[in-house]
Amino acid sequence: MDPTRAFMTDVKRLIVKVGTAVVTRHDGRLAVGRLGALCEQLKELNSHGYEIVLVTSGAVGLGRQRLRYRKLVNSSLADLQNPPVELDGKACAAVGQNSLMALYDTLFSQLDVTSSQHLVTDTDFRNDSCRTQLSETVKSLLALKVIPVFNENDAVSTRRAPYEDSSGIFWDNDSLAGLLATEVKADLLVLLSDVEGLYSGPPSDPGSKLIHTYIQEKHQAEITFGDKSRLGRGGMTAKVDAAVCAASSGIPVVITSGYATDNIIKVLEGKPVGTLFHKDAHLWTSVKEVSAREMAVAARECSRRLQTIKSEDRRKLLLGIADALQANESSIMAENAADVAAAEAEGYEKALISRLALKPGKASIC
Ligand SMILES: Nc1ncnc2c1ncn2[C@@H]1O[C@H](COP(=O)(O)OP(=O)(O)O)[C@@H](O)[C@H]1O
Ligand SMILES: N[C@@H](CCC(=O)OP(=O)(O)O)C(=O)O
Repeated sequence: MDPTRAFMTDVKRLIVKVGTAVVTRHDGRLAVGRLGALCEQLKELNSHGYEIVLVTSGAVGLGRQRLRYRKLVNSSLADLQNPPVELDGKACAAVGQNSLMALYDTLFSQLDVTSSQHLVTDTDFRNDSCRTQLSETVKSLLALKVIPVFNENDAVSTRRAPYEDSSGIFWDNDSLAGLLATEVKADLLVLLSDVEGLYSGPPSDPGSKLIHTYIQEKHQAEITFGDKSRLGRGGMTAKVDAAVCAASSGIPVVITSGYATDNIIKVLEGKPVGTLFHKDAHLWTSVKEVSAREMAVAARECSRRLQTIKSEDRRKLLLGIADALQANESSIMAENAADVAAAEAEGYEKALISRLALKPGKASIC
């Protein structure tokens, strides 16, 4: 288990969002194998007592593929020589949602899982009583071990284009998933796409590196974004916005690939897959990123601060943790050890404990 992901053992309620890039293949058809693996993982988690809400994209992409195909088989040669008419996204969504839910229903039924369908728009979240009703319904379904499946109701949504409407409550399924996570007080949000996680630059650039833990202060200005996938709506920028927003309200988020057959399970096991967004992330970094000089300064400052802790037991415990952190090269240390050591003793204590997933009284380190 990655020490920064030790909190995963406490996760019970999670939101999983799959993007169009996962749901559809390159030819626009349903990615049946990937959705099968997704449903199998959700089944396993469901039977182990996890409460899961699924947010799925893909209706527009699938509908577009279905309508194009129908046009092709019904067209004369003359029609085909004309430039293709752009298909209306709302019509595509209405057609595609059918196929999408039919597949989820088949897969979940085969796995003895009951699912429900929820198509929502901004309006459902604007009205307080609708909003309350929506989360109450979801909570009742979760108590019955049902997996609610959400998508935006594109066919009736009046928004012109993502990000154009500043009065929007959500803009795409990434922000919808973030919104639902706060509404139902989820413990974790997992955003699945066609890349391993957030990279320092477009994933196709050889120099781009996967970011293990997103630290706003460090990464916000550094990261560059490339194109989104063929059919995705908001692209990686939308995922990062949604993840930062959810993390700041206390819900950890992992962006990872929905192409692997077991990534959700790995995330919940605390394996270091994808990119983690966590409200305490600015306190973390790898020891390797901190120079020896900084470590020495940090260690001195750290000991000084720890002396101010009144309780002898707690002081001993924290000194033990600090020693272990310095001795163990692979441990996770503060984002900027010097800064953290200079923080208030109480804050440092919290950071150390959460980093090592040690709860007071549960520690075995000293
Ligand atoms: N810095 C970046 N890190 C990771 N992915 C990025 C980055 N910049 C652009 N992308 C692109 O974002 C895409 C995923 O976003 P999107 O197309 O919205 O997917 P989805 O349909 O799964 O929601 C990837 O295909 C990837 O190429
Ligand atoms: N509601 C749309 C998905 C919109 C969306 O957010 O797409 P994506 O960026 O691929 O998650 C659909 O079902 O096609």
